[in-house]
This record gives sequence, C-alpha cells and structure tokens, in this order.
Amino acid sequence: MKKIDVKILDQRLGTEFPLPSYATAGSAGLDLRALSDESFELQPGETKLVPTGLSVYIADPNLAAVILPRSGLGHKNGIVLGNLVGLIDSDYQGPLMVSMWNRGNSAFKVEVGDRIAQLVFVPVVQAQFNIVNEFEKTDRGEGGFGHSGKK
Ligand SMILES: O=c1ccn([C@H]2C[C@H](O)[C@@H](COP(=O)(O)OP(=O)(O)OP(=O)(O)O)O2)c(=O)[nH]1
Ligand SMILES: [Mg+2]
Repeated sequence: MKKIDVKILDQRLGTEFPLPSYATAGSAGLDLRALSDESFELQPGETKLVPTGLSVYIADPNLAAVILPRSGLGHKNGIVLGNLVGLIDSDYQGPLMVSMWNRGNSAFKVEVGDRIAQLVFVPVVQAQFNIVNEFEKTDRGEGGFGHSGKK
C-alpha cells in the first residue's frame, strides 16, 4: 500500500471518530466524515462545504484523489456532491472539504462524525500536447455522442 501524508486538523478524528480506513480488503474508497462544529440539516437544493477534519498531501504527480458520493446516500437520500466529483491535486495541502448537495426533496440531517462521501486514490498521467494537422485514421473517426445507435 502507498503511504500518503495526512494531517489531522480536528482532534475529534482518531479519538471520538475513527480515521478513514478501507472497510474491506477490496474497498476502493475511504469514507470521509463530517467534522463540522455541530450537526446540521441540509435543505432540499442546498449545498454546504463540510470539513473532513484532515488534509492529505499526495505529493506524487502521478496520483490524485477523487471525492465521490456514497451510493446509499446518493440513491436513497439524494445526497451527492455540489461539484459532482471532487478532484484532489497531488500538490494540494489544504483542508479536505466535501461539497454536500441535497438534490432530493426532503431535508437531510447530518450528525458530526457521519460518513458523508468517499475518497479514492487514482493514478494520473500528465500529458504534453503534440500539435498535429491530421490524426492517424481510426474506425470511429469523429463519430461520437451516440452515433452508433442503441441496439
Ligand atoms: O471536493 C473537493 C474538491 C477540491 N478540493 C480541494 C483539493 C483540490 O486540489 C483543490 C482545488 O480543486 P479544483 O482544482 O477542482 O478547484 P478550482 O475551482 O479549479 O480551484 P483552484 O483554482 O484552487 O484550482 O481544492 C477539496 O478539498 N474538495
Ligand atoms: Mg483547479
């Protein structure tokens, strides 16, 4: 497993609430908790930036992390992310924040320490543009956006 430097910014993390960890051997995501000062209610349509109580410094430019919704919250409660997906750059050292969005029709209560989203580390390839006039031909060519139909 890759070692990533983490700063604990809220002392309730690691004491009152466990640090993010993989729930099972095959888990891809680490659940992030709401380390807000107090519990709150997210009204339908509302977004709120919620601290997770930690910062990570990925350091390796060939890695990044993404913050994704938890499927249960997203599907059952309409609780997803205001930015749809959060992207954490390898050189970011600030507090890890979750933009919570209630896209549902009812208010949603968040208690301090609740697991609100998940963090997934992903490999990254940084590309350098090579300017050309013509691409090498492919079967698809410029076809896209459903041009091959449904069936
Ligand atoms: O859900 C998120 C998304 C981003 N970030 C942090 C880490 C990321 O590296 C930084 C910048 O994110 P991004 O580049 O997506 O936002 P931006 O609007 O382009 O801001 P900037 O001008 O700071 O790059 O904000 C979070 O803490 N949570
Ligand atoms: Mg940016």
